[in-house]
Amino acid sequence: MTKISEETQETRTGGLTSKPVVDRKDKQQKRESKNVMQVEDLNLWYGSNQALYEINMDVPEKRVTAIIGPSGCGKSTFIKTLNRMVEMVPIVKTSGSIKYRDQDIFNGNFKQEYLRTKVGMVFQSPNPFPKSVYDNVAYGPRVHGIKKKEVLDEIVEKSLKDAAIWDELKDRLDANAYGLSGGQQQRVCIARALAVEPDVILMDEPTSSLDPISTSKVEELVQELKKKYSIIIVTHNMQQAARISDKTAFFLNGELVEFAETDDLFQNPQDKRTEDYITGRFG
Ligand SMILES: Nc1ncnc2c1ncn2[C@@H]1O[C@H](COP(=O)(O)OP(=O)(O)OP(=O)(O)O)[C@@H](O)[C@H]1O
Repeated sequence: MTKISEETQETRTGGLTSKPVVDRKDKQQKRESKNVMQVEDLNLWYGSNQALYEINMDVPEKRVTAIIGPSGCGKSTFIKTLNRMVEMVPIVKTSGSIKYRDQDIFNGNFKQEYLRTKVGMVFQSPNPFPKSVYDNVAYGPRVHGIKKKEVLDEIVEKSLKDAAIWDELKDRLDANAYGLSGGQQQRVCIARALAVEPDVILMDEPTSSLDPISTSKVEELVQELKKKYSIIIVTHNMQQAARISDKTAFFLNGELVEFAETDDLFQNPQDKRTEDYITGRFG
């Protein structure tokens, strides 16, 4: 078995030029029922700097997909491309295709608001609004035109329950979310994402600012959430990827080097660069 290094470091490697993507499709297709998103030949540039190269990846439904790789390899850029948030940077250009449930998200007829509702996002640092817990969770549904108090009450309760924080906060719904612990804030942000009924949840290092107990609560929550949602999680922590994900994608220098069942990727990497990375030889 290949030994996973304890932690990744904040460095990049250079000069690795061999061909990308070892995708063990046979095994993959046997184990998977359906894909919720399909990425084909995706390239992305920030101005003249190319950040993603020919990415091909099927995102499985109701499973956890981890994205690992050294700092600057394109992990955040990649997941922000999945809900087109990356295009908030005006110099971004893309080529290739991304499908959400067989619809091309770059097609002009595909509404971006709909995409961002269906493909929700949770960020690295908890970012609640300076409002009550209730108003944070009710925010999205209100934007979508839901006004009735009974309906909002129901959504808030369900979302907080699904984010495994209802019991802790049910008597403090009027409290300002800023007064909560970091771990509680992050679960409120997850509840806020759930309140608009997403299908896919993108998580960009959601536990990197949390203590170990809050981290394990979020990790347990991810296991619960995958019963209903498809989750893509960027993590610097390979132990975390090994613990919570079903599939793992290893990115390096903007390339998807290897994408496989998590156990396979960590125990039997097919690409030398993956092996070097997970054993801590670089990055
Ligand atoms: N807004 C931006 N404008 C220009 N270049 C950017 C921008 N955001 C990211 N990049 C570049 O794109 C490349 C990929 O960055 P990205 O943040 O996606 O990597 P990452 O793997 O998520 O890194 P980290 O683990 O440090 O968060 C880097 O070279 C980075 O400098």
